Amino acid sequence: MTPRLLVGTRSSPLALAQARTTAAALEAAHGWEPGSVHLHEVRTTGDKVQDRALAEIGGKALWTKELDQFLLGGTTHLSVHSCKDVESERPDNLCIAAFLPRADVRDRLIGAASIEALSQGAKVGTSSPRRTAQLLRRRPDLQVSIMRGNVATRLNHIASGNYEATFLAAAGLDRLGIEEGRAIEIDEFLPAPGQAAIAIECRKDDADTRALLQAIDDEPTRRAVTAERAFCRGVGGSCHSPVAALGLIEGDDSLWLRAELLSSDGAAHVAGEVRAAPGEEEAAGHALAAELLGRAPAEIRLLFNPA
Ligand SMILES: NCc1[nH]cc(CCC(=O)O)c1CC(=O)O
Repeated sequence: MTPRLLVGTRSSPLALAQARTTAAALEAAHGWEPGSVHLHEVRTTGDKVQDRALAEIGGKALWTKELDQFLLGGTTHLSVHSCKDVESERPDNLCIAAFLPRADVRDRLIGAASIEALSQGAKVGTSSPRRTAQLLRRRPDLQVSIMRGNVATRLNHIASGNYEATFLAAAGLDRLGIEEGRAIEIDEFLPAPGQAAIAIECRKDDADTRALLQAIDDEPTRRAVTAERAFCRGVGGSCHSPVAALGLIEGDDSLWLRAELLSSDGAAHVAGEVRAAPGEEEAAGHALAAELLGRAPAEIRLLFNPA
C-alpha cells in the first residue's frame, strides 16, 4: 500500500508511541485504513550524544534538526515531537499544525515516596535545569547529578541503585504504560513549557498536510502551549534554562498561565501568573515574561537571553 503520509519521528520507544498515536488519530479522523500513515525513523543529535549533559553540548535544535531536514527536503510530510523538546524559535518555513490533547502535565518522582522522604544528601539524577532548581529550592542538601538516556535507561539507574531518585514526566511514563513513581503536584513542581503535549509540525507552504492536521488539532492544548512557548521565547529560555510554565483553560474560557524562573541552585525564584482571553495567549505569555524578568534578581537574569 502506498502511504498516505510519511511521518518523521525519533526512534526512542516514547517517540515511536507518540508517532503511532498521531498516525492512528489521522487515520481515524479521515477514515483511512489503519496502516496507511507510515513512520520514518530519524536519529537526532540528542539521540547520538548520551554521555554529556545536553546543556553542555549547548547546541540548538538537538531533537529537531535532522527531522527538519527530512521535512524540508520533502521526504516526510510531518514530524511528531514531544512539544517540550521543540525550541521556542523554529525555522520560518515550518509550523506546528496540530497539538494532540495534552496528557498528565505532572512530573513523577521515582525512587522515593515524596521529596521530603529522600534521605539526607541523597544523589538524585536528572539533566533538567528546571527539575534541579525546583528540587534544590526545597532540599538544598541533595546532590543532583546528570542522568540521561531514554525512560527505560533512567528507570534502570534507579533500580540498580546508581541514584536514589529521579523525576520523569507522567505523560511519557503513561504513554509507555509504566505506572512507577509518585506524581508531584504542580503547585510544588510547575512543569516545563510544553510538557505532556505532542506537537506535529509540517511545512508552512504544504496546505494539503496542514488541512489534514487541522482535523486532529486540540484547541485547549494549542492555547495553553502557545502561551507557555511565548513566555519561554519572551524570557529567552531554552531546555538549558530553569524555567517552568503551565497554562490551563478555565471554566469561563480564559487561559490561566502560571510561570516561574529560578537560579540554577534554586536559591532565587520568581513566580507570577496572568489570565488571557481567547486569542490573547501569545501576548499574555510575553507580558508575563517581561514582568518576571523585571522582578528577577541578577542571578536569575543572567541565565536568560531576552530578545
Ligand atoms: N526531555 C525528554 C522528554 N521529552 C518529553 C518527555 C516526556 C513526555 C512529555 O513531556 O510530553 C521527556 C522525558 C521526561 O521528561 O520525563
